[in-house]
Amino acid sequence: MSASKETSASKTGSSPSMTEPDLELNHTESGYLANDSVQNFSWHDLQVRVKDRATKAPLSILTEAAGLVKAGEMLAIMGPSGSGKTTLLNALAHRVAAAGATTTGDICANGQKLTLQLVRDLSGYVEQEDALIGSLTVRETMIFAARLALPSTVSKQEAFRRVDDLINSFGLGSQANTIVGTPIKKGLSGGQKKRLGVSSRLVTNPKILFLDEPTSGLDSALSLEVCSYIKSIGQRNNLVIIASIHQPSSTTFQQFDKLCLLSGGKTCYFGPVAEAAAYFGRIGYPIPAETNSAEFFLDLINTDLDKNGEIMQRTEHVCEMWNKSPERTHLHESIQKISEGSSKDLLHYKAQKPGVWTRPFVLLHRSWIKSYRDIMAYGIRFAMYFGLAVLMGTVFLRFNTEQQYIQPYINAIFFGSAFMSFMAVAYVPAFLEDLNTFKQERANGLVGPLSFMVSNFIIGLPFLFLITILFSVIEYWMSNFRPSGSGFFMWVAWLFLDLVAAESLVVLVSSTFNVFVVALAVTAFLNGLWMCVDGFLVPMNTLNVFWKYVFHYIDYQAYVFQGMMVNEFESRVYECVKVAGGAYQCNYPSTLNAVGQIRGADVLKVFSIETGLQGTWFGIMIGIIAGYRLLAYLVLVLRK
Ligand SMILES: Nc1ncnc2c1ncn2[C@@H]1O[C@H](COP(=O)(O)OP(=O)(O)OP(=O)(O)O)[C@@H](O)[C@H]1O
Repeated sequence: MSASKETSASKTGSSPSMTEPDLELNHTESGYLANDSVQNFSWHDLQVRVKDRATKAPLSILTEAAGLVKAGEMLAIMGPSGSGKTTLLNALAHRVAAAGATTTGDICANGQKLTLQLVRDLSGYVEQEDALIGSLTVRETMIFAARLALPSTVSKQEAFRRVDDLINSFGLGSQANTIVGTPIKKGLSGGQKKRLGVSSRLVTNPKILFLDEPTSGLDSALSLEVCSYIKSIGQRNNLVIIASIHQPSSTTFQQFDKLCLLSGGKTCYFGPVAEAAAYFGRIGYPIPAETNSAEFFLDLINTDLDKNGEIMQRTEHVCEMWNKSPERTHLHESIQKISEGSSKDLLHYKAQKPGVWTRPFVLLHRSWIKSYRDIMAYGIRFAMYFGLAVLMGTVFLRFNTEQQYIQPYINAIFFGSAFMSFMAVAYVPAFLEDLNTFKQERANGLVGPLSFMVSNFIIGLPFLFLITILFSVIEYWMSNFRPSGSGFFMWVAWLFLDLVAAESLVVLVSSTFNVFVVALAVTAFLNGLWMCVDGFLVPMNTLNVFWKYVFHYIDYQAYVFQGMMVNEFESRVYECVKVAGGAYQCNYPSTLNAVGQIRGADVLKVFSIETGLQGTWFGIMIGIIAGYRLLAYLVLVLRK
């Protein structure tokens, strides 16, 4: 279906049947997607237990679940809110089913028990909120997904062919060069984003596709459209498709082959959608004429709507009837038969993957495009640092070597470096967006923490260097810091290391606390702390021992402050004020006071800053940066 068709459907709110997508229009040669490995996917005795939040006692949130989906079939996991849909979907995909949950039971493909690695190799998982990168176009999103997943044996032409093929299959041909959309620049509609999310997983060639509420946030026409595309491609390629779904319209519901109906973690029905109405009629709950069957099933067991215990009783009855039903017995027999049969061996199945170096390069390329296109990543920071440079250059304007400028010079060094570090918080949202994409790609077995961390570090360097140059060219010369090439380049080096360290801190904090407001607050707090103990507000010889020995020596801002101070003061001489009688009034004690001057090196002594240690400080800065990055990497490794 074309974009215009989608838009008009959603605008007019026309009935789903009127907007039935004409999938034949999009028929493409996606033969490479064809699944001839997984013949069926089944599970039985599946239990998920948690520690009850309130009572701390063990609690089953999924009980004795069993199911069987054959290749080419599409299963809907349905149930009222809190019934365990996501728990079941996650358990089947070998993901953490719920916080702190223990999962037991067998999950098999072709009757063979699956390992985590096998599930990752065989399946793709489309999250409810797919982490698409807003500044990439549809085609770029697909190409990067393909490059992250396809082995080098697939030629570039073939990869592009597959990408274009899937774009067309999902009716996104006319949006191929449209960006996904950022908060500043609008791109795809909600339905198009969902379709892109699904097709970017399909390009990785999964045999089993899990979808968490693929229609959430869409109206009924768009929901039908998304499900129809998925069904069409699944049927054509013999894929196993399992989706959790919330209140589908009747036509969307009819797209599914099988239904798994849950309530309170218990199964109320598992079987063909086409036979569900007859089953419920048989156990005493016939569907009234002209009723949306999906809605009827949900209302039947929705204990949230219970006023007098009636629905609870009914739900218990439905579950009981299911447990006694011949359909359930038949399901268990079928699962048993498959495990005893001689299906295709999957134990030695291994997905072909790209070479070791391909993934970091692909990530680097993708981050590069994002960095220069996405104003949120670096654009806003460029503008902010430019503004700060002009502000500082005009406030700390044209200083000279008269002694009244010594303190303002020191203030400019402190404020410039500390404020620049502080403003690195502007990177938090862009990093969290990348982290979200990483988490989903990692869960799909596409990217590891090392590739992510290395590419993130490398891609930041040229932008941070440009920011440093932009700020320094304006501020250094307007304020009239030590006017020499070497002075300028040393300043640039310190500021660059300062920004790299500040950004590394953002990476560490945001990797640890994935919530925007928390990451922002913690980074701001830490930078405030580093400012307090860097040796400017309280000179090192005055700073109390706790702050000095616990924090000062690991404070990256302290080394930047000292490095810039030495750069400015070590070789400069300042003039005292001449007073009556030919004497001088000097603000800083110095061996040159007698001749009306102050040696810059003597100013450094007031702050207990030693000279000749710049090399060591450079080394420590690099160590701090490496430490932040290494810790961030470890956080990601531990957070499997
Ligand atoms: N530690 C816990 N203690 C008590 N209940 C828990 C705990 N962890 C999960 N649950 C419950 O397990 C149930 C299953 O949650 P799940 O997210 O799978 O439901 P869902 O059907 O996907 O809901 P929704 O449609 O609202 O997303 C919920 O009722 C949830 O409150």
